Amino acid sequence: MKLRIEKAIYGGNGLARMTEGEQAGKAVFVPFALPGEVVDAGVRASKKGFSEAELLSVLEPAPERVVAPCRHFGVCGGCQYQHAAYEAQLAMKRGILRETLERAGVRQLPEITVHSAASWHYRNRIRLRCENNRLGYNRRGSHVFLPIAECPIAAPLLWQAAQTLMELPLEGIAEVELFTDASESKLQLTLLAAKPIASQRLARLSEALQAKVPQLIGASVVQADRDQRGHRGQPDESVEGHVAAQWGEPSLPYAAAGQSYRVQAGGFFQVNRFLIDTMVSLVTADRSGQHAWDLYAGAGLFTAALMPRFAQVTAVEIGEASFRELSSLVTAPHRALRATTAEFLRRGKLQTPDLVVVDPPRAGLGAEVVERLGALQARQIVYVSCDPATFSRDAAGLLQSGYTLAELHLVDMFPQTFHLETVTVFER
Ligand SMILES: C[S@@+](CC[C@H](N)C(=O)[O-])C[C@H]1O[C@@H](n2cnc3c(N)ncnc32)[C@H](O)[C@@H]1O
Repeated sequence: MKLRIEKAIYGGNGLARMTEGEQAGKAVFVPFALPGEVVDAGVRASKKGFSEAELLSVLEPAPERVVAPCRHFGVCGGCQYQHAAYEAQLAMKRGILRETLERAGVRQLPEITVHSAASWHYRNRIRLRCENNRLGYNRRGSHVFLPIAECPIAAPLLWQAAQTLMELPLEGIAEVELFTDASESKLQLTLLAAKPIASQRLARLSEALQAKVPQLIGASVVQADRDQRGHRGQPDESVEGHVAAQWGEPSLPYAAAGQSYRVQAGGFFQVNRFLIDTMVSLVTADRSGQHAWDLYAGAGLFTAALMPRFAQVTAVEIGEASFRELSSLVTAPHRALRATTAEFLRRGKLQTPDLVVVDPPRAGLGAEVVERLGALQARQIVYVSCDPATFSRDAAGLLQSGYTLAELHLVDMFPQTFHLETVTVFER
């Protein structure tokens, strides 16, 4: 079927409409197709309001089309945009953000400011599956294992370590996570195993890896406390669970935005090593005052930058590994609380802060938190989001409660993928 692609939509597809037959006008989602292109596509699944197609060939390519550099592109579930020049990727994301906000009823948007950096080798963390001593990702749209031979969005040290690991015995290991600092001077290894791994075996494996990759400073075996696989493949996932065995350093020192952080195995840290400083400076800007809240604080990336600027910072985080790091970083009169944001906001006698920073996971804030923040009337809310749909829903709620949207930044934390990160300033 011949289709003309109208626009890019969230998730990596191009949207076209059927032109002939009973279904004329029906939306068709085509992967790896760019706005303006004419393509030959075959319908793979027909749903009530739309069809999903596979790209068969590009009949009229867009000028922005490029040859994808990675040999796994199109088969691997990780990247969706390698076929588009980087400027075109940014333009698609900007359009998708604007449209998602407008659909949620958020209009009169300020200019969307785009922040980007190097679009390859940017990831400081990769999580790989392990099967038959091979490491890989999921095949696109499935949980089927895809062994890989390269990953050009990962920091080179991570891939070097992955290759070395494959030369070592990996039986019983289900997943491997590799995490490095911005300058690739240190490396942390986390193993997720189906069955417990003895400390001696972890030590042998770590020492063999360290012999070839001397940047390795620590390794852990993490056993999930509950099934955390619902978000597998999402770029900001963290491995929550308990550390069952440990070798070397328990956490990785990470210098960012003029601060020094320690990130434990399983703790969350922003993934794009080239844009973390930008992100922190968008959140802090020239803000200062008496009291700031950092909700969904993680290991304290924003908390550390806010502490010198506010008389008191209250940081709230629920994850165990992240909270451990957060509480070691927070010194009096600032405070770190282990609670969900909703639990914290339900507490009575909360004094309205000057600034609220929120950086929730993909699910966004949700109705209760939006309502409580709306009632709070803080002067500014800075909302860091990794999901335009839940962000747009929450933004509509905040605007209804009397906030205005003062700044809208698109920070391209995940080049070559459809993922879209924003930093938005709401004001009273
Ligand atoms: C996207 S990360 C942001 C972390 C931090 N702001 C940063 O930039 O490094 C979201 C964090 O929220 C935590 N979290 C998830 N649900 C939460 C909740 N309901 N209340 C508080 N924290 C939550 C997660 O453990 C994770 O550390």
